[in-house]
Amino acid sequence: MTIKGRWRRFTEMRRLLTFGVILGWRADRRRVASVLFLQILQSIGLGGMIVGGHGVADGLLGSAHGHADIPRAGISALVVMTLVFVNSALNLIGFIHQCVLRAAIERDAVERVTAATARADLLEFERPGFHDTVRIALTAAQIHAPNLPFTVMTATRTALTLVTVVIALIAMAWWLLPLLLVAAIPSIRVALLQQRAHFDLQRSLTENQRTAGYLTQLLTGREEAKELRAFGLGRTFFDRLTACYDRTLNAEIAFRRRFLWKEIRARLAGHAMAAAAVGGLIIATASGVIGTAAALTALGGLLIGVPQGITLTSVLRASGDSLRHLDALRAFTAGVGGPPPPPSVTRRSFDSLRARRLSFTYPGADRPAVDGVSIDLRPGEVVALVGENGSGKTTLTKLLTGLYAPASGELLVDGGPVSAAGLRALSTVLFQDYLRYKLSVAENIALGDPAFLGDRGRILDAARRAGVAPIVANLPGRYDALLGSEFTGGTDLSLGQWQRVALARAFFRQAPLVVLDEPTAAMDAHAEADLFARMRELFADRAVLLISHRFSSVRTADRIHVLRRGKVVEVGTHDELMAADGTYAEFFRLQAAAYLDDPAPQSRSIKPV
Ligand SMILES: Nc1ncnc2c1ncn2[C@@H]1O[C@H](COP(=O)(O)OP(=O)(O)OP(=O)(O)O)[C@@H](O)[C@H]1O
Repeated sequence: MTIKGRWRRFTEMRRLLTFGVILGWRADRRRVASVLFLQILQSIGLGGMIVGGHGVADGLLGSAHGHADIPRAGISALVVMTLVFVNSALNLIGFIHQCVLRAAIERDAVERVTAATARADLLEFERPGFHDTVRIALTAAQIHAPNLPFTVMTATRTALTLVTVVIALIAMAWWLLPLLLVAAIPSIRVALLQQRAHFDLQRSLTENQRTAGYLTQLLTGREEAKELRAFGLGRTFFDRLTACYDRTLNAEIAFRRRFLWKEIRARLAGHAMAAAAVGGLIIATASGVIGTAAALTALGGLLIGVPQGITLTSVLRASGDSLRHLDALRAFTAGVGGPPPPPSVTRRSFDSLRARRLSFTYPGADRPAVDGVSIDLRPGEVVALVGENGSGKTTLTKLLTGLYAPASGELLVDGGPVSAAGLRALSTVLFQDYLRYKLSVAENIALGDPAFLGDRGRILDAARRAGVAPIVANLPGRYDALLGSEFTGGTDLSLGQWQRVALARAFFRQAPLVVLDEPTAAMDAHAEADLFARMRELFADRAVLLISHRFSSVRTADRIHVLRRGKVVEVGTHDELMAADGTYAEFFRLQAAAYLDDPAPQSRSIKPV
């Protein structure tokens, strides 16, 4: 490596170490200072032990007066023993501080990663590389950052110990030093080589590890348990999980093998130098260049110094890996203050939302999911989207609510351009695959607008409108009932009941644009009929965008847009579209026939699956 390259690596290491220290400092600065202070005290204690050891050797060998000085040896031994005890006590206190610091750093670092993830663009979640980055940053936050104090402290203690040994050696036999420094070089080189290679290996295995995490969730999750049993999938996923772990294990074994011989050679070279140093010491003592007591103390220093040197290279090897993880953490969380503020509804009304020639393509897809769509939404109107599976309905709603940015086209509110955040702040959505929060009923509803989490009156009102009140009446704890039976005291709802709770969440958010994606898919006939009968009353002065495969639900809409392969192919009222006798009319008749005694008319466009 060139000098420039070495310098760059050095500055990179320094920058990352600073970042590590900042993480610790932010988490608990007093504890960081205490731990550092304790390390310094321990190193001073070690210096005292070497001096005391010299005193013991001197006293026993009688180097000063020609005869043994037992009181001196005894007092020195007492000093050494006291220092050993004090150092072990300081070590224990330091360890306790470090354990607490570890938990505090993990909390801070995980907060940084989750905040950065929460702020990420929704589209990022469609990219596998983003999930790899999050995984690496999380590993850094949960393992490498919390271990950093231990790594830094071990490195500091080892380095300080080495400095102490070096000082002692300078006093006893200075010429040993160059020998020992040269001895350390091969091991340090191999350690540096290994640290970068190991991080690269881990990065290449990240997707495999994410797959292992997913399979573990399938094998252990509550929601997955029934299907695994019904289809007898336990063995299949178990074998796949084993295969994932085998891949990781084999890669790790191959990596370790690759470096084993390099490391043994480096250690052999280092130990040969250390042996040469001991030989030199014996020769120097025999030829009277140094005294026996000084030689014994230098030997003691060597015995302490060599293992410390080995520890330092191990720390270097492990810390390099950690530092690269921390680099990924730093890059991912750079400039992120905290989680995004909730997009509270800032606008209670609008006159028109117009989308013009909107297009959007998912990353990696070869055709647009939405292709040149124009649509108008106005308060007091219900606009419906229909179309076969995959025709782009859900994607279009994500563009209209600011969750995805269109690749082209424009979105105008009251004639002016509107930002993604602006769209989010004026809309409420009931997704087709809404979330079932393992929280209380009240929270499940109020999460529609977290700024009003404790607003009971509003919760009750949204629950009543969505038909949740009769469900809650039968729950222990009523609105405080915990949903999700994997938690203590938790209970569960049927799918249709969950959908009403999700609908209540959409109601709770008092936004002027309401998007309902298959809002009654799991509801019984009564609940569905009731919702559509009351739709206009429930959303009197709001604009409603409704997606439904049930044509009976959309026939009363003010306008119906029929989508096919991302394009709007028909627009009109139910009567207009029936009169046009196109795709809509065909779909409608097909469904209606299922409720009549007549056989279904032949479909022109739907192919059997
Ligand atoms: N995350 C994604 N990445 C890549 N392609 C996607 C993604 N989500 C959807 N698509 C594709 O985009 C197209 C439109 O999907 P979209 O979910 O908008 O359809 P939809 O009309 O809502 O379908 P459905 O009636 O089944 O809910 C489909 O071809 C689908 O395969």
